[in-house]
Amino acid sequence: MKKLEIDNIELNFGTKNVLQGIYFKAEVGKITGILGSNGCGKTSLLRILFGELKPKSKLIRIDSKPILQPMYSKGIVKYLPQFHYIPKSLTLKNIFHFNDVDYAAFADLFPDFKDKRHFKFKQLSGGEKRLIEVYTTIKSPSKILLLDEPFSYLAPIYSEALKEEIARSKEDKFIIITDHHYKKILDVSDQLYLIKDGWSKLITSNEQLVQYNYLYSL
Ligand SMILES: Nc1ncnc2c1ncn2[C@@H]1O[C@H](COP(=O)(O)OP(=O)(O)OP(=O)(O)O)[C@@H](O)[C@H]1O
Repeated sequence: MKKLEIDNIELNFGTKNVLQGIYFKAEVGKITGILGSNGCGKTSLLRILFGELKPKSKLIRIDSKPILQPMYSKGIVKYLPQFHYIPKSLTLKNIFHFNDVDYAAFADLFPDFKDKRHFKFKQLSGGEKRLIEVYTTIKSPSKILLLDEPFSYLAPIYSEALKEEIARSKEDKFIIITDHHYKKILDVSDQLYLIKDGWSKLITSNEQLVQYNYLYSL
């Protein structure tokens, strides 16, 4: 698998057209960033890719071959939603085990967690929960990672470390990432799209983000 494309999307909620002119391409070894204002449809786009949201029309292709089954049913994709999704009573040890991720390597990188292996997920703070969710997603063996706001709730030291880990994980994966911490998205992305008025625009210079009214200034 080298190339993932999505286009021909038409998504409406009632009479509201959310997405209509989307095309984007993600490639193995590259991080694809998606920016856009609140409510423009970034989460919807990730959910369509994952397969849990069904738009009126869509075309998803991997290496030019249409994907007709929801991608989650193929076991090749991992989706990090905006909200906490890990069952509250699971211990960190089990969360890492179920995701096939090494806890010791995690605790080396984040020493605050050295003695928390037996903690339950519900015993963590909001930011600590997010750290666990993001880390186990990006280190999972899945080939396609869809990351919705991985940097929310995180103190700078954690989000910077995660940004590095995301960049390190891209080698053999498709990574599609969206976040309102746009500077981190600019830093980590190899290619960037902006969603505006239901359309996607390939961004080739940061000035375009001002021209398209995503930013007031650089
Ligand atoms: N289940 C739903 N029913 C009705 N409208 C919805 C539903 N889900 C999303 N929407 C609407 O679709 C639009 C796109 O929502 P979406 O969550 O994809 O935006 P977003 O770009 O991820 O926003 P944010 O950055 O604020 O998280 C919004 O106007 C939202 O109100």
